[in-house]
Amino acid sequence: MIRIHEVTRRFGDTTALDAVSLDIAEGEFFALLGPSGCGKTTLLRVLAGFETPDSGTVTLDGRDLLALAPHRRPVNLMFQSYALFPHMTVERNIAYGLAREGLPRAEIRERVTEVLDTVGLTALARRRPQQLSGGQRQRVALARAIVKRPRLLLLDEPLSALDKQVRAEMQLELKRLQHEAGITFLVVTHDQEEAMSLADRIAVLDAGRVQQVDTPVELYRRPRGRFVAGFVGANNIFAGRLLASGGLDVPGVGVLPAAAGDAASGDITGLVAVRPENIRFADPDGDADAPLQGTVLDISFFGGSSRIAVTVPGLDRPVLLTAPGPAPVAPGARVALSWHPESAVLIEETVETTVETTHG
Ligand SMILES: Nc1ncnc2c1ncn2[C@@H]1O[C@H](COP(=O)(O)OP(=O)(O)OP(=O)(O)O)[C@@H](O)[C@H]1O
Repeated sequence: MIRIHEVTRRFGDTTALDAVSLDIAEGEFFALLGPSGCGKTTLLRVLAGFETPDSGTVTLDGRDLLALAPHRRPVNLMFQSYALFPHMTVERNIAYGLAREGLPRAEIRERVTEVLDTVGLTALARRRPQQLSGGQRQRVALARAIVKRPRLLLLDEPLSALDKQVRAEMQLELKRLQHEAGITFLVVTHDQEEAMSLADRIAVLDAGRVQQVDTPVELYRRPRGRFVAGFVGANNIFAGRLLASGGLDVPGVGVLPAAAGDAASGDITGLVAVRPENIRFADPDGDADAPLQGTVLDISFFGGSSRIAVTVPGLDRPVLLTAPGPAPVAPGARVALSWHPESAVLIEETVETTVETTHG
């Protein structure tokens, strides 16, 4: 439905968007995920019409979207701050955009009533924004955006103003609303858990470039490149040589478990990632066979699970692993670690530079 092709936007020396291309399908819940300053808001502003790209095209159903004035685009942007009118009731806040379009009063009333019901605000229709909780204000902002029936709804960090519990509720709510309203949603967030829980597909952005576009599960299972592997969930990244016979040879550490995979036809130099939940403690009596041995540095207890950081000689970062429930070890303990070879995922191949020494 929406096709973004090679969109570039520069501000002085900063390239906010660097040849960004994305296709978003009708009815999709799509997330743009990336750290602060990666260009997410700039892309939303381009789609809404508040920003003009230096180059590139955007089409909606094959028609040039960039040629349309902002108010003529079938696109609505819901701001981070919600931007509600403080002196108007909930009802009038929602009706405002429709009244401006000059719709007949009876139709406005009907659509507002319907949308109040959808977002569960019927009982609060006569209140003003300051008489509402953060979550309720968020619903008003959503109602106001949905009531105009845009083809595409852009949401900029929609849940960032809410506390953790309300956020979890609103995530469910957003998914339900998107489904019911049948509108394509494009949500911007820097929170990878939020993107994973909401979206059908996620585009990961870094420094104005699209790093990967995938479903949440694929993004987690098969991240491409160091950035995505480290940004989407925690990961342990090892640099070494993936051997054709299986195993990852890490200089100064030894050979770690890894399946030969693509390396079967010859060694590959690159980066390999292992998720913390896939690492286990090896049998302490069989220590000699465990590929990694180290000392427990720190333990964080989250209730359902614990994260354990282990210092390993030869690695510049501690290895992270998660264990269900409280950690079975204490800081300072000597431990041995292992994992199934299939848990080691090649995320990046690096071109080898061989230094030749001549003996003369
Ligand atoms: N009007 C502007 N003038 C100059 N630089 C800008 C302007 N708008 C954005 N930038 C720069 O472009 C880059 C991308 O900004 P953008 O707001 O799109 O990032 P973001 O991913 O939305 O970040 P955040 O999550 O912090 O909102 C940043 O380096 C920002 O400083």
